[in-house]
Amino acid sequence: MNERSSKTPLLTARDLTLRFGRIAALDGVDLDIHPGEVVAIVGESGSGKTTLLRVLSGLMRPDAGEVSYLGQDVLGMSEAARRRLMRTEWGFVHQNPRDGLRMAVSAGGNIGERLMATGARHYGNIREQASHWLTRVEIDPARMDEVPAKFSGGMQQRLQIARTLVTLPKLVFMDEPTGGLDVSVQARLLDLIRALVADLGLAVLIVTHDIAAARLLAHRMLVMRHGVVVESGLTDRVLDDPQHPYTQLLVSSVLAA
Ligand SMILES: Nc1ncnc2c1ncn2[C@@H]1O[C@H](COP(=O)(O)OP(=O)(O)OP(=O)(O)O)[C@@H](O)[C@H]1O
Repeated sequence: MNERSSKTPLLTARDLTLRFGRIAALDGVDLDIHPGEVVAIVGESGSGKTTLLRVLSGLMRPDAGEVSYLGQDVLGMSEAARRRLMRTEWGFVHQNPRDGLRMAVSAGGNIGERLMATGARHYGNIREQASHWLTRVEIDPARMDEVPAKFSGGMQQRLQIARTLVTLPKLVFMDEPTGGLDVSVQARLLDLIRALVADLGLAVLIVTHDIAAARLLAHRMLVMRHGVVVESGLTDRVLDDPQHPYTQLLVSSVLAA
């Protein structure tokens, strides 16, 4: 048992079930994530990964099951309480930066706005923090007053990460954060995410199609198929010694590519 698994989990989910008509998007999913742990959710398109992330973060209600964050019932929480968590202790990095940024607001404003939502008021301090976070995500702070629409896709994604991390969340949900970017841009972004996550001791639940990204970032992996977690375990174990035939297929198709 590693050090992480001996601590109280941050987030637990039990027996999550959600159907869309005849499709079981989630079918009896259990999950725990501990402080500082990175867990990747992998699986083919339509396997239920995004639905799981949305249910865990309280964006979508399951038909049945339980989600608990530090002992609080996430599904029973008021919308105001869930939004408060999302502005402070939780973060969500969307695949499309437009879903996580305000495109008409300056880069510094995007970061400052989230800080202000946690009570920061001092203009000088907010600008200083924005400058610090732009630097951490490798954006020249001299571009603080530009709107994100002027940035490349990779920069927009790095800005979304800065905006998310400025409140030092405990738990960050990431939905295909490198999807849709050029391969070289993806590699740089993955390195940046890995460094920030380790440095800040963040717990991250990351949905990805990309097995190599999961290998690089995640301590543990969940493999989903048709709404079911068919295999889970330490990343190296799952990828080097996959037990379920579907995981074996997934791993061999990456090796053959
Ligand atoms: N709002 C919805 N209405 C109807 N069906 C839905 C809805 N959202 C998801 N589904 C279906 O539920 C299943 C799981 O979808 P989900 O988006 O969670 O999969 P995914 O693994 O994230 O796929 P992708 O990698 O393509 O994003 C799919 O069959 C999808 O078509």
